[in-house]
Amino acid sequence: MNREAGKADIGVYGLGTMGSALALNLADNGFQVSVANREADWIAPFLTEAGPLGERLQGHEALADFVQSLSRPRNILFMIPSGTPMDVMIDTIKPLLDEGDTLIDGGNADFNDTRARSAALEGTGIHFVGMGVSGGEEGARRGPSMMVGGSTHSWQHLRPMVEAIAARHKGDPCVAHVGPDGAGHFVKTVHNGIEYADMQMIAEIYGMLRDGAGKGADDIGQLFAQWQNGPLGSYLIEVSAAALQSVDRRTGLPVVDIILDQAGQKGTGRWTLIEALKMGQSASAIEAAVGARGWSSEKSLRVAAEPVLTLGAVGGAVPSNDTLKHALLAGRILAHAQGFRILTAASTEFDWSLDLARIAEIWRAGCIIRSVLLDDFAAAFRGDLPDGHLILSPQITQMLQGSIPSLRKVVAAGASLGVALPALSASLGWYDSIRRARGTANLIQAQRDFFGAHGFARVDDEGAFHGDWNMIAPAP
Ligand SMILES: NC(=O)C1=CN([C@@H]2O[C@H](COP(=O)(O)OP(=O)(O)OC[C@H]3O[C@@H](n4cnc5c(N)ncnc54)[C@H](OP(=O)(O)O)[C@@H]3O)[C@@H](O)[C@H]2O)C=CC1
Ligand SMILES: O=C(CO)[C@H](O)[C@H](O)COP(=O)(O)O
Repeated sequence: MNREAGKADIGVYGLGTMGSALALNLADNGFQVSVANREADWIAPFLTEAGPLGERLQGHEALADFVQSLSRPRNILFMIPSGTPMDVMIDTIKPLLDEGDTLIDGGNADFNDTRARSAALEGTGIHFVGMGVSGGEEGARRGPSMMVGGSTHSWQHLRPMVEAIAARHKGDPCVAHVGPDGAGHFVKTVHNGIEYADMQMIAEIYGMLRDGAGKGADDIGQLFAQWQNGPLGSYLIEVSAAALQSVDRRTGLPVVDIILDQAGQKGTGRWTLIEALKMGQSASAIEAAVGARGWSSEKSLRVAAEPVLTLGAVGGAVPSNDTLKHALLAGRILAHAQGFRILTAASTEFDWSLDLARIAEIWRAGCIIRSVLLDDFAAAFRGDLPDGHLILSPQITQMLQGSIPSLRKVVAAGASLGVALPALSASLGWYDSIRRARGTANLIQAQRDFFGAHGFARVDDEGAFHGDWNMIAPAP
């Protein structure tokens, strides 16, 4: 990289959890980094805590000084909340920039906003990058997975830095220029949608073991830890196992037992779903996961309902640990397949030419959904995939053949025992829908034509038809 003398390679604005960690990661990899923050008081403590890395860091309280400290063309990474704060920052910093400079939004932004921001900056000479960053604080500090959307110009300048700080899978940096404008944020949004589904399905298996089998958190955590060494090996199983085995110092109880059962959400799961639905895609496992977080927040309703809605279980046995493991594997495969279908649809809709194999590859390390399965998915996409459908890859169908029977047993047991398994059930429902060459939508079309004259297509002729609905029962 050609850096102007005395200037920094990149500016990081926003010294919260993610911004601080990324700034340190960049400095650790030999880059000169300028930092700034809305509350300037945070800058000095950050530089002090950086220790020896402080030599490669410079802090600036005034935005103009921060901008002036950067080598041109400038790269400025924002790690701030999405939405209005980003718009305000763009408006404020724009007059201080020169042609060729790049603004990078590394937060979890709605890709529609990213597209709008890119379009608004078009013709100004200033480039806008929407970059999805995954891996949480530890990932940001030691190696995140990054999904970059924006111009080739920006990618050329950013590439050496993001490749240096990214997580690596067998030496391959987990970062890619996935497409223009909002592509990076869209891919990160779908990553989070899959994350929601995976987290929910793990929680459902936990529910089966806790509420169906009466097992304690520590036992379940130990079981999950065993699953880590197999096809379920993943960051989310690892953290779930560790969380379940952690003990609250105040009470001596498992930490999970003292946590209120109301899940938060900041929007990415919901956005995945909204965009999927807009494109006519099924994302049933993700929808169930978003819905489950919503229902979890209705605590008072659930407390009131428990003594009233007593028709819960009709009996039955909790399936074996092995069956639960394979059910989770099937659910995970199906949720990923849904996520990749959304990416395929978006690629067509927005003309992005998304490289699904590369996306699977950059999710193999650093990000929250990293798992051994992603290596299989990447290989499947690199191989001979019928029409790009992950679920039809011979390797994946073989895995499903071994695990779908377990998913059926677990979903059936959940229904019988009264244990809620919305995401696992939804993934099975999707599997059973798409594996039928002739589904039941013929009756939906009949109903639509019957009451609304909407017409239908025939299996034996071309064109649009109306039914001869000649069996209307006489009014009573
Ligand atoms: N935490 C995570 O695991 C991940 C977070 N993200 C995304 O990264 C972004 C940052 O998240 P995170 O670091 O966790 O958040 P934090 O809350 O830790 O930090 C937020 C930062 O944004 C600044 N900020 C807040 N409001 C404004 C504003 N109106 N104008 C300018 N700056 C503002 C804060 O400055 P001040 O100190 O002055 O308040 C602070 O520097 C978010 O978009 C988040 O969705 C992405 C991946 C993972
Ligand atoms: O992007 C992330 C991980 O990939 C963030 O941790 C994000 O906050 C997770 O979403 P939510 O807060 O809605 O659970």
